[in-house]
Amino acid sequence: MTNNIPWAIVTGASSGIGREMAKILAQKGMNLVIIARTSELLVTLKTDLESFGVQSCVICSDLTKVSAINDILQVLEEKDINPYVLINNAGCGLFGTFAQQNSQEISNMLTLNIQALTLLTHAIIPKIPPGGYIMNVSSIICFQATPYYAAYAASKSYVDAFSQALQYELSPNIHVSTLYPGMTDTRFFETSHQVIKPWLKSLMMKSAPFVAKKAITGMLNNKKTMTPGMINKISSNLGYYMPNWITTKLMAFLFKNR
Ligand SMILES: NC(=O)c1ccc[n+]([C@@H]2O[C@H](COP(=O)([O-])OP(=O)(O)OC[C@H]3O[C@@H](n4cnc5c(N)ncnc54)[C@H](OP(=O)(O)O)[C@@H]3O)[C@@H](O)[C@H]2O)c1
Ligand SMILES: C[C@H](O)[C@H](N)C(=O)O
Repeated sequence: MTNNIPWAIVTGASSGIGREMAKILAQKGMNLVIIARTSELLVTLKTDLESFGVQSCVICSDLTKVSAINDILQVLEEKDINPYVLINNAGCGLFGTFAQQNSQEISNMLTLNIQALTLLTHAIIPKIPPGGYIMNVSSIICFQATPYYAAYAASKSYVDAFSQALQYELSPNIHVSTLYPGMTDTRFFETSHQVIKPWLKSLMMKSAPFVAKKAITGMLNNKKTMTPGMINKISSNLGYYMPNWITTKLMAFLFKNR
């Protein structure tokens, strides 16, 4: 840690929830390693972060590329950064009927949401000191089969299971938290090509700053799970109240574009 100020790594920091989480961590006095593909957005974020008096390190990296993890490790080595926090936030969705989706887009999504998160975590764990934190970003739709987000929701089910197991293995040295956002007002929907039903948006949509604040507060309070928003807490437990065939039909109703 440079002059004893802890460093936090946030992937997917160029926009949305990750950008807001990075800003909150900077306000709390942490240095930031911010990772994404869009350099212009990372550079403006760097300026914002450093206005809080902390250092920041921009790593422009496409996490779906094989070399990404080693490239990140090389930068950390060069700058002598041993992160105290790792937030695996980078992720994307793919909306639509699975059989009609583009196989390369499916592959990229699964590589980002599953492989990159897993391998980056594996590479960074040895660098996190006792008392450090890992947060993995899943989703409230990880808890049940979700037609029209079939592969995406399943990738978030992986994150849920992986993160919960890691929480057990790394406790009490490293605190592992899992974030389950519900619908959040970010670029996610532009990227996933989902058109949201207006009534669903007004009922469910939360802001990225709201989700980020709940996420960071929960993580630093050693919470194992964070599900921002009461409606999301209720809906993420649907599986306890109803059989799978009902929850799957319900999710299809919520997501199918009429
Ligand atoms: N928004 C929601 O409703 C919602 C709900 C539940 C869970 N989530 C999860 O929340 C996380 C953050 O998403 P968001 O809602 O904040 O959406 P977002 O605004 O689209 O942010 C996604 C971030 O990931 C980065 N990213 C995408 N592909 C990448 C790649 N190949 N390599 C490196 N970085 C990449 C993006 O930056 P670049 O494009 O610059 O690379 C961006 O910074 C995701 O894991 C998402 O699945 C979102
Ligand atoms: C798909 C759902 O609306 C939410 N954006 C999610 O990522 O889980």
